[in-house]
Amino acid sequence: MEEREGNSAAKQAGLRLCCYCSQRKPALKRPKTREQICRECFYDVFEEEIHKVIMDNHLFRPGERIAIGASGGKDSTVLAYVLSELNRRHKYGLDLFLLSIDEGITGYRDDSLETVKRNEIQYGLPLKVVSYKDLYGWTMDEIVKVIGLKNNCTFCGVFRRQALDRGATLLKVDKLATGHNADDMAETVLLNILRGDIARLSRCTYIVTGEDGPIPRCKPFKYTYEKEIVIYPFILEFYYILYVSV
Ligand SMILES: Nc1ncnc2c1ncn2[C@@H]1O[C@H](COP(=O)(O)OP(=O)(O)OP(=O)(O)O)[C@@H](O)[C@H]1O
Repeated sequence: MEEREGNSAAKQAGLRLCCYCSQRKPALKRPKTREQICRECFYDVFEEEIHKVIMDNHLFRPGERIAIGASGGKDSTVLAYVLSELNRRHKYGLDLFLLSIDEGITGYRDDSLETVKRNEIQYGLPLKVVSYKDLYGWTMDEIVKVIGLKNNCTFCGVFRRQALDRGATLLKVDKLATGHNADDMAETVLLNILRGDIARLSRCTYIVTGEDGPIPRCKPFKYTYEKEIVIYPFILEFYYILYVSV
């Protein structure tokens, strides 16, 4: 009762309150819903929405071994943290692993691999690094020297896809989870429209793909906005724990 009076007093005084808890001051406007929300509620809502996506889509089964494609970028770094938290909190019963592909791009992947190595220790998740050099005998730097800068993204993309499958097979996992988010989904849809690729357009937004291939892949962040993935570590005030060495 006192609390409600406090809330209406706050409203009368023109102070906005978080639209989830109606108690605390909002810390941000949620990019996904434009709602005013406090830190604590953002943290809860962000994680529980991902939990709901996992449950509604039956992404994992108890006892499964799951590799998280860990590039050291923001999406997969946050994914590794959130999945390990949800696995513990909701007792999914998963064995989680970090799987990184080292394309051999000096000044780029070598830096982000350092982030993944830190995550291995911080989250206590075993890490497997698979390199293009070991798999194909070439680093991306060496490939670029031969083919030039044009079209090298196509090579890299095809090699990475296969390298992720090979790494996942080595880890004997049941599924690979990647950090693809809602913005990536939108980009892929637009790209396939522009290319007129109707076949891909119909399947590019599936949350689970490759069920007929060696390792199925899933996207727990399919409905998560990129902006919220960027905000999340700041709101938790663990940005430095996630990305910066101590
Ligand atoms: N080198 C890699 N090793 C392992 N997984 C990778 C690698 N590159 C990409 N992935 C996986 O594919 C997802 C999408 O990759 P993309 O290259 O589109 O990067 P992104 O959208 O910037 O994601 P991130 O912020 O995680 O790097 C990543 O979130 C990650 O799960």
